[in-house]
Amino acid sequence: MLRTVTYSPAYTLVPTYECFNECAYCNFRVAPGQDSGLERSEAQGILASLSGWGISEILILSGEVHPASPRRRDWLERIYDLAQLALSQGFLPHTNVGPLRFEEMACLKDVNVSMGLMVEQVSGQLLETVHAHAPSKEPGLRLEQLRWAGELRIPFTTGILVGIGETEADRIQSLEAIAQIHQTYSHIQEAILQPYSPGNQQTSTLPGFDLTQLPSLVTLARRILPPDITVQIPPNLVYYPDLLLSCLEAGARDLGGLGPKDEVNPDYPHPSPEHLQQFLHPYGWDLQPRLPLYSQFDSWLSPRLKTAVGQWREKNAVRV
Ligand SMILES: O=c1nc2n(C[C@H](O)[C@H](O)[C@H](O)CO)c3cc(O)ccc3cc-2c(=O)[nH]1
Ligand SMILES: C[C@H]1O[C@@H](n2cnc3c(N)ncnc32)[C@H](O)[C@@H]1O
Ligand code: MET
Ligand code: SF4
Repeated sequence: MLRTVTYSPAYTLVPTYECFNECAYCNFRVAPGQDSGLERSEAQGILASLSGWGISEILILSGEVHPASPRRRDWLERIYDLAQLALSQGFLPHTNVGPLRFEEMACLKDVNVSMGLMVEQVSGQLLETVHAHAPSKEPGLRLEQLRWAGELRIPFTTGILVGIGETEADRIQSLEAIAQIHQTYSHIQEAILQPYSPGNQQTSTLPGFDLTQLPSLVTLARRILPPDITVQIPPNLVYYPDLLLSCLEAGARDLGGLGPKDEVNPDYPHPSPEHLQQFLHPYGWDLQPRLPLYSQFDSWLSPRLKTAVGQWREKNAVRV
């Protein structure tokens, strides 16, 4: 009997790489003023070229403009526009652009089938190290985002970043915080266990998460998180085949968005779904595409989003 593991056929649009935070582990950001941003026409061209390839998710991932900046409004509008554009071309947007004001989140809900924000770690200690210049990584602020998403009934993706100087106790606390918020709202569809992976740009000299610890972290997460939250691991960052299999054995059931480029970790290309399926199948795993919205949340959507999702569900039903 085959066991199922899922992934989301995805393409990432980046409204801007500029970010007022300076997370020491980041390989994505450029300094404010250094990026003119993705133009609407450019995005339109990209989206047009994607149709027909089975890509369902448009992941909108961005650097951040300070909440008090006069440029914040434009920034949000651009994000909204991109999601709207993706939706109008039949794609399903998932936005993760850092912490938002309640009204900003409510506004983006209209054009996203799900949204996301990593907790990173709840330890305040990291505000003195990797997050010393990253006000958006204040743990209280991020947990509040998870609660707001719940209040707004937004299906949500979160997770923890590991290997950034946190302790085992910090990891447990972070996972417990996610589990606790989910208890109130039941809105978290998946939790990503993201191993910090060094690239060419980060300022941190940390060595990167010791991947041999990942299977036991999956076991820990599986023990702490309620069963309706799927555990996701990124296969491009877990590049040893044995370790990937051990993570699945330990309870990971999703491999996240797979596309031509991992914008966050550009030095670690995503494996192709075909290649992964070829490797996993002999070990009793069946790799299946999924949408950026887990089906138990379909009823939370506005009529417009429900129609967009419905079209994909039908298409997938015909495929199998
Ligand atoms: O390709 C990537 N996709 C990332 N994704 C995309 C994710 O794999 C999928 O978009 C979700 O599983 C929804 O389908 C994130 C989504 C979030 O909500 C929060 C964090 C991430 C982080 C990454 C990432 O580092 N690289
Ligand atoms: C979008 C998410 O990507 C993660 N992130 C940021 N930089 C790195 C890195 N070098 N390695 C792995 N994950 C990273 C953070 O958890 C962020 O919230
Ligand atoms: C490369 S990170 C992208 C999302 C956002 N800036 C965050 O850190 O939460
Ligand atoms: S991880 Fe996100 S918040 Fe931190 S510097 Fe990079 S883009 Fe900005």
